[in-house]
Amino acid sequence: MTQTPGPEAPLSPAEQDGAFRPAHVDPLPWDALLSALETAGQPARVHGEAPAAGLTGAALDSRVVRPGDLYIALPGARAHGAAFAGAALDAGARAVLTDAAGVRLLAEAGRDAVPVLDVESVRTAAGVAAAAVYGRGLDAGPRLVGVTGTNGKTTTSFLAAALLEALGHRSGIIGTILTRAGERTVPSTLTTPESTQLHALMALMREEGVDTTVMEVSSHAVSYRRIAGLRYAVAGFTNLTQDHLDLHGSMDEYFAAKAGLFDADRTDRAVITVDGGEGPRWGLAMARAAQAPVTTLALGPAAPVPGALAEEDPDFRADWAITELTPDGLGHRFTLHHAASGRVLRASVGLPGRFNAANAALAALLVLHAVGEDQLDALEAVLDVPAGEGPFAAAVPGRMEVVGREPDAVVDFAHNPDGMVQALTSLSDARAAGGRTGRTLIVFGATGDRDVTKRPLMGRIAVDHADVVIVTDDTPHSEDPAPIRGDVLAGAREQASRAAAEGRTVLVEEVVPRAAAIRRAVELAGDADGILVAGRGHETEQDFDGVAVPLDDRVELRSALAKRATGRSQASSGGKVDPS
Ligand SMILES: CC(=O)N[C@H]1[C@@H](OP(=O)(O)OP(=O)(O)OC[C@H]2O[C@@H](n3ccc(=O)[nH]c3=O)[C@H](O)[C@@H]2O)O[C@H](CO)[C@@H](O)[C@@H]1O[C@H](C)C(=O)N[C@@H](C)C(=O)N[C@H](CCC(=O)O)C(=O)O
Ligand SMILES: Nc1ncnc2c1ncn2[C@@H]1O[C@H](COP(=O)(O)OP(=O)(O)OP(=O)(O)O)[C@@H](O)[C@H]1O
Repeated sequence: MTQTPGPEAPLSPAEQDGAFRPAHVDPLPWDALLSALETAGQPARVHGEAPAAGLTGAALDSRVVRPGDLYIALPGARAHGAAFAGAALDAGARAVLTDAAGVRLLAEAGRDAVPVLDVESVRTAAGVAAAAVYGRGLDAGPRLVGVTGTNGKTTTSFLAAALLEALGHRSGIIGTILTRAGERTVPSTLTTPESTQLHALMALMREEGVDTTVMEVSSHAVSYRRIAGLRYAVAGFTNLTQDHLDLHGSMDEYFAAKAGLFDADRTDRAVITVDGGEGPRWGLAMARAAQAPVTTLALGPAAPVPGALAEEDPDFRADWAITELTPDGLGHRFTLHHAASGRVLRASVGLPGRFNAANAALAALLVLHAVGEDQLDALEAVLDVPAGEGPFAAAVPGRMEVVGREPDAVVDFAHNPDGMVQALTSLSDARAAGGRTGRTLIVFGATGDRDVTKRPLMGRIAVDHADVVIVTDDTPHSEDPAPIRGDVLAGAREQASRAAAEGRTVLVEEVVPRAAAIRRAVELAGDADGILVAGRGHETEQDFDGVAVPLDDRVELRSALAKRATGRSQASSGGKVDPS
């Protein structure tokens, strides 16, 4: 299995914003900015004189402003960006784009002598302005492939980029783990960066000769209009299950945010997985809601809820369907069938879990539509290979990453209810296929400052699918970690009592810090058992109220397993340490 290179050390916001910027920007004349805003339906009222020189960048955070930038002052949930306009101007911003409230704040602060543009929707205008500054006409490239859905965006993006490379394209990636422009890789802090950074990245990708970029699109990115001014050649949908209700309030609102990616003025084509997640309800609804031309994908034997599509809509016929799925090594071989032509596409995916066959099928169809449907033969030539070979053999950092065997030890990024169900069931399925019948142990926690309703649910799911449940901290952000664990434990203990009443014993423990919880799982596990450490995946730090605590689940798990192996060999050699 080829290992995708992992990200380097985290960068500061200014370093990261800087890493996204192109080497060269032709200064944008003031009038050109005004006419771009006008054309996009965001005409600006102008306060003050035009700046003496053109604009060479755009930023919506004062802390990342560079000389020559347009500072975009957004109305935020906690503050109005105009409150930081002074700092932005001191850092060299040449002009400010804001709304009427921002104009008032600038006047109150006595900073209204600078050129200020006042628009109706600052977030929409931010994307338009950044597109103009960084010189992206609609056809300027790179070609964009978007991926959205609750789970599977990162994996699908990595697989699609690997397939593009195998077909001879120069690919870019924008997503949760990293941003890659050709050979240049930068670790990410957001799944989808701000609009100013996205347009800078498009220019950087052009400089790096990237022809196609695969980009994760979070629901935050659609709601906060981070994707304003971008147009996708094709956009894909994986699934929708509970998450981010703190931002969206309800599943209907969450669905509506995701559906925004499939508007006719946003993407040329939509590829919709109709039966991912907890069944076909949201996938079918997405296929119907999409305004762009739709290609549908039915997961068939790779669907998490078998037969649910036929139950939901017996008349539905997908354009493409997974018709065969067979275990192959740790991964699967699958066959994709095209209903209209009868053509089949055979492929092999190395990542464990049926859901990774679903991600791979979506990645194949996204690439097919991006490069042209006449490329089907070329696609099949690189995908129809033995397990462990080809572009879909690529490992994705922290996604079902196998860290050890005996016990099987896997690190995964599952951090919401459906992700946990999928990760736990695929671990036991893969182990059962290999004849391993031991217990399942899980170590996990829930994130602070995010959807609180999923916490007890995750506790219940852990008990339903594991024999030993160790609850610890995920990343608490500004919250007190103990009550977060309390919420998860409440769900876990309640479900453990129910399980006990039915004669199934599940051990539930609370262990902190997270490294100790991982060591505890290794201590409790037998050789035939399986350990899943869920929630943090590729992450290398936990955030405790602004204090970054270094922790990499993969490193901790590997080291606990190595100590256990050393302890055993010492015990079997009568306590003597092998000097080699
Ligand atoms: C909770 C949330 O999503 N907040 C977003 C929101 O911030 P906000 O409204 O609270 O902003 P604020 O603090 O009131 O500040 C207002 C403005 O002043 C600016 N400011 C603030 C302070 C300062 O010193 N200087 C300055 O210029 C801020 O950059 C902002 O533009 O608007 C900001 C500008 O667009 C976003 O950067 C910010 O995303 C923060 C960074 C964030 O962490 N978002 C996460 C939750 C997120 O977007 N996650 C999704 C994926 C999630 C997933 O799938 O798991 C993602 O795409 O990464
Ligand atoms: N198609 C899928 N269906 C359900 N669960 C999945 C799927 N793909 C991945 N997962 C689970 O979700 C976790 C996150 O996967 P991945 O990072 O690919 O998704 P994501 O959408 O990018 O998540 P995030 O936006 O939170 O980074 C995986 O570690 C795995 O447990």
